Amino acid sequence: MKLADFWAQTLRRLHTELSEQQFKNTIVPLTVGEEDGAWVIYAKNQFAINLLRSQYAPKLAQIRAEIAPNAPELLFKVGTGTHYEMAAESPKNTLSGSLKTPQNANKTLEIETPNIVEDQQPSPQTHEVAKDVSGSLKTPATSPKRSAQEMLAERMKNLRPSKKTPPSHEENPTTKTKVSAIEAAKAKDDAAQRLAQTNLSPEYTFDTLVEGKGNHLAAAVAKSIAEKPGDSMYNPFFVYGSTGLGKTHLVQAIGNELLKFNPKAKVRYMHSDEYLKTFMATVRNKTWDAFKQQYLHYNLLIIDDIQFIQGKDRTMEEFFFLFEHFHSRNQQIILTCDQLPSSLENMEKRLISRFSWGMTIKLEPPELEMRIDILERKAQAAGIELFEDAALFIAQNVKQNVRELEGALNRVLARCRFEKRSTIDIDLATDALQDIVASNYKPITIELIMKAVADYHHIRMSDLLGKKRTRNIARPRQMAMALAKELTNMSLPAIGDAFGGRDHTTVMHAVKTIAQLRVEEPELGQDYEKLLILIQN
Ligand SMILES: Nc1ncnc2c1ncn2[C@@H]1O[C@H](COP(=O)(O)OP(=O)(O)OP(=O)(O)O)[C@@H](O)[C@H]1O
Repeated sequence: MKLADFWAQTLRRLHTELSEQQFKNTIVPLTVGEEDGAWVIYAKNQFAINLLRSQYAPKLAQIRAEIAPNAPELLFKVGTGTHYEMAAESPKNTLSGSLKTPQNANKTLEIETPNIVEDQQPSPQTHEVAKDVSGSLKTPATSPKRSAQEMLAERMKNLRPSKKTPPSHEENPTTKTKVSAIEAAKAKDDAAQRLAQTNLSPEYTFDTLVEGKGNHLAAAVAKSIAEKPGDSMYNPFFVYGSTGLGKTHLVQAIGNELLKFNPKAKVRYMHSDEYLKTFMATVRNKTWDAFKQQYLHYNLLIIDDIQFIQGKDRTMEEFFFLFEHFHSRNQQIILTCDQLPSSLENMEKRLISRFSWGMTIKLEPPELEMRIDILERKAQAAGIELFEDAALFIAQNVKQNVRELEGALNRVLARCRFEKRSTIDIDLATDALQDIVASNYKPITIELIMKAVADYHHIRMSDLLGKKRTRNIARPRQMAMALAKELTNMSLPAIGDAFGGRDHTTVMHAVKTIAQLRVEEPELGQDYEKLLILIQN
């Protein structure tokens, strides 16, 4: 098969399998060409290449294996090759793909498309919850010794099908018509007033909380608590993790969700600073009754950053009694903290032990997919289209926490608005975040590649340079050589030199072997892709 035919068919496949936006922004700009017997897919910059490798390489490899199993190796490079354009879709759902090349603009290739079927898979979030849940349901429901995780799993099965479904009486048109405009306005005012008393931010909801590996379990527990606060299994709910990972958002979402279904619930969110200040004022003014009145009647009390009461003896003591009061009456208490209870060195021991009575969960930094998801959701909320390669670029450069990610996106959004644009592409993102990129820039050296490969395969770097030819050493060595060829500008002899003075033909052989094995052995192919991403990040 010729490269032109392969690419035309590949475009057709991708057009049916990807979203319109992905196809238009990521695939259409690609060009192809041949170099030293290999087929090369060219993209305009390194980030587009990274995107191809991380998101599309397996699909491209699959298409190649299906339609051109004997085709040469497929490489990704920055550069420009031949651009093949697809003609518009014909009315009978047929793509009359006109393959226009600069040299051969009149050559037209007819391409038929299969019927386009909407992808109706469940959302990844729903799927992941279900997976966790079924994975942990090992004990029959009647067993008295179920773990918290198992009970959570069961609870999850009974969760409302959709957060967006309002209670049926709200949907009932008869009831609705009975509510006069004045009553409705009053109810709205009351609700707004009640919300103000809770101190909750209305935008911190489960709808706006993006879920990923880092917060999946915490979100499941949080939803469960919103449905049934005070359950001893989750009382207290202690959420900890580094700054900016979404602790406040998550715990406030519980309060907002509870109020959505039970507007009369007594909910209060406060930062531990506020608790401290109120307590000090109480001591000064001796207004103990008012203090107790203020706190003790809540169904749900959320205290953020509890670490700040450490070392304050009287506050801790009073908080101990508050805690006992809540816990013994099944009133829900939720605490956030920057560390595990047992690491709180200046916290009273009896408090530390009580913090662990219910459910303690750590929030982890968001993984790449979650960061991309957060960026896309926030850009969409701002009414701006964020191209995939731009999202990947931002997500790869801002990794630590969601607050910084938001900050970076806000800078890009500000530039976008300033330039009166409605879309963010990679060039705009790169330009707006130049300083972040410069501080993250790490050149890819052959040492970096060797270290990554050695760590990945649990061998020593010296093994890669040495003479051992056992398979567990020889394969990683060949892989490191192939990666060096792909990720650096080094010549074959220079790579050979760096690997203990080997000949350039050895490197060439390694590159060819790995290219072939990537097609024949999917596991090795995946290892290679993972290493590519690891090294570039
Ligand atoms: N999973 C998420 N989905 C959407 N937005 C998130 C998520 N996690 C965090 N955010 C957003 O990131 C910002 C910081 O989150 P938040 O204030 O909840 O972090 P935190 O862990 O409480 O930080 P700190 O410990 O510094 O108080 C908020 O604007 C929040 O909405």
